[in-house]
Amino acid sequence: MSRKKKIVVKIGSSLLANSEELTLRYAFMSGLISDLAQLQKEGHDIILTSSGSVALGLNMIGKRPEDAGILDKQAAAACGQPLLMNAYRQIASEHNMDVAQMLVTVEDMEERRRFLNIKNTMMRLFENDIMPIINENDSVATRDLRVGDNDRLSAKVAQMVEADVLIILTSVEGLYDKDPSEPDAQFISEIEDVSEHLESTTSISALGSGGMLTKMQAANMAQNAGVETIIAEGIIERPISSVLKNERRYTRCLVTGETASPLKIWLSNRLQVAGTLVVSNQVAAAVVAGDCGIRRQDVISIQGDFVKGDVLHVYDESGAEVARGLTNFSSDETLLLARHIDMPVEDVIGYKTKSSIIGAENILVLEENHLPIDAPEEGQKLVVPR
Ligand SMILES: Nc1ncnc2c1ncn2[C@@H]1O[C@H](COP(=O)(O)OP(=O)(O)O)[C@@H](O)[C@H]1O
Ligand SMILES: N[C@@H](CCC(=O)OP(=O)(O)O)C(=O)O
Repeated sequence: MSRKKKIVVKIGSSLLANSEELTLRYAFMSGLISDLAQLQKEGHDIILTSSGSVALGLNMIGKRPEDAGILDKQAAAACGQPLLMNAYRQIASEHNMDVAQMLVTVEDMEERRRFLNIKNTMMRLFENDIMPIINENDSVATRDLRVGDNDRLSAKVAQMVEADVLIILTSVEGLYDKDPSEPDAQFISEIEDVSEHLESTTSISALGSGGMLTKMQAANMAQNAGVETIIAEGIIERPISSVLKNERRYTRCLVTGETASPLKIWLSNRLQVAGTLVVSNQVAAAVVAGDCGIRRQDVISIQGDFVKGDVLHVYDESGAEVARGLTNFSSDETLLLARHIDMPVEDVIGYKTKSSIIGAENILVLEENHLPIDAPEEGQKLVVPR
């Protein structure tokens, strides 16, 4: 490998923990770290997104994976995370490698300033040759506000650091056209449009949380961000360098088309909705055609209690999501502005500022390859109350 690469590696619970005893698979971890340490010595920046805290913590709270509820899992994560990091730190030190822990929530990744702060921290760790090990902060994340699986978290991380490749290691060799337990399942070695494969995946392993579906969603997010994703089996010697040197089979999700700007990529890969705007079908068509912003007279209704800088999802009247963008106003201000379109902005909200709700420079038009989010049904506030 000649060029220095930024490589994001994701390790699933089924690789790190033994499914019966729920104990650490030390030999796997040791082989992985030895491989990563060598790649780091060759000059590559590596980020590890590691699952395993819940699986490794369950024994302490006396639960089996199949009986554990959400609170049990949150408590287990609090117990298992230090075990996981302790093992990583100890093994990494045997390879003269430094590691650091970063626990994040979906809110951290989807609030622009926190996102940039995490990115800056990671860049500083790279400058010091320290490998960040990332996991979702399961003990604090609420049911509604969690990524829920580290596949999509790793895609967000790959997008954040503008990685060259995202490698998801798991318990199977890659994607099959159907559940690999079925005898006629065919292996798929290369995927151009990931969104075509979202349906082929159902079952998950005993400890996994999203199965192949969340891996495909992650690959879709990475693909939109211009990052190639590789899904490969983990229990193998030199699990990462054997992929990079093309020594075995795996599924490669190619990057196709042009890559958008980092802001637009960040807008495309979202899991939560801060607020929504509904616009007429005519306005929606204009937004799709021309990358124009949303003016206050365009707004038919709003949902959610959002603040300036939040991401709004824009729907047409039939409920199809057409665009996403950063709002210049809070929900209260947006409603007031839309209800008083004949008054100057500063007379309505008390200070002078831009007049568009979402500026054209801060809007992303959704294309077919972007995964849409279903419009929330509750709490719609109409601009012209009925
Ligand atoms: N179409 C498919 N191709 C490959 N694996 C699949 C497919 N459908 C379901 N699976 C299952 O997904 C599992 C991997 O996902 P998961 O258990 O969540 O792993 P991890 O813990 O690594 O995230 C495999 O055990 C496999 O049986
Ligand atoms: N944050 C959780 C991981 C959840 C998860 O994505 O698990 P997996 O599907 O095994 O990668 C944990 O550390 O246990």
